[in-house]
Amino acid sequence: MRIFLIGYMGSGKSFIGKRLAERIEQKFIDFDEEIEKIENLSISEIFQQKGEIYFRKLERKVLEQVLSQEQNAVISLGGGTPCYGDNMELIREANDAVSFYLKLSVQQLTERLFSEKDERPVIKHLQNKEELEEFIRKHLFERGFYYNQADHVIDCGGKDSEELITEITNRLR
Ligand SMILES: Nc1ncnc2c1ncn2[C@@H]1O[C@H](COP(=O)(O)OP(=O)(O)OP(=O)(O)O)[C@@H](O)[C@H]1O
Ligand SMILES: O=C(O)C1=C[C@@H](O)[C@@H](O)[C@H](O)C1
Ligand SMILES: [Mg+2]
Repeated sequence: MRIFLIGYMGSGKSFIGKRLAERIEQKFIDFDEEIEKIENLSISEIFQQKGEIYFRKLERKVLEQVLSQEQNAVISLGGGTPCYGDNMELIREANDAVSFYLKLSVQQLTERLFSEKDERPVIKHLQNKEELEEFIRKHLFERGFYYNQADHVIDCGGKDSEELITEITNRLR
């Protein structure tokens, strides 16, 4: 089975995905890491040197590759992956696949991302916590349309990785 983790930046896709994959003894694929390997550049450098459109095309290519080549894996998508082109349709229609939206509130995401925003090109220009929160509020409103198409919505607020892995594995049964 292909298990897709989707959600906003900072929702824990990479952090939970890696631990979930270890727990259920499946391969782990992180989209951002795959893209960094292909380009031999960090995500920030790709945005800076090649632009966001180039990055989104690469993301789509990785999605097509993963869907055609990986039958069993935990797959952490990029925060924007489901929100471009018909990516979310591909994910929803994939055979033997299940998707989980790792959901956090605007406030929870703001707290988490404030200390980590410089590694994330989409939010690194925001000056302070208030601006970050305002940006996330609008952005999440737009992206929620896609994220909410996941098969399962997991409320991640205040839960550690153990609790979240238990919740996800219970839903897989
Ligand atoms: N359940 C949790 N409890 C506490 N902290 C968490 C939890 N899940 C993730 N974190 C922390 O939140 C931060 C963001 O997590 P992570 O990098 O996995 O997000 P992401 O969804 O992969 O974001 P991006 O889309 O930008 O790659 C990390 O510092 C991580 O350690
Ligand atoms: O939400 C987004 O648009 C992004 C999220 C990250 O996972 C990276 O894919 C990149 O920083 C863009
Ligand atoms: Mg990540």
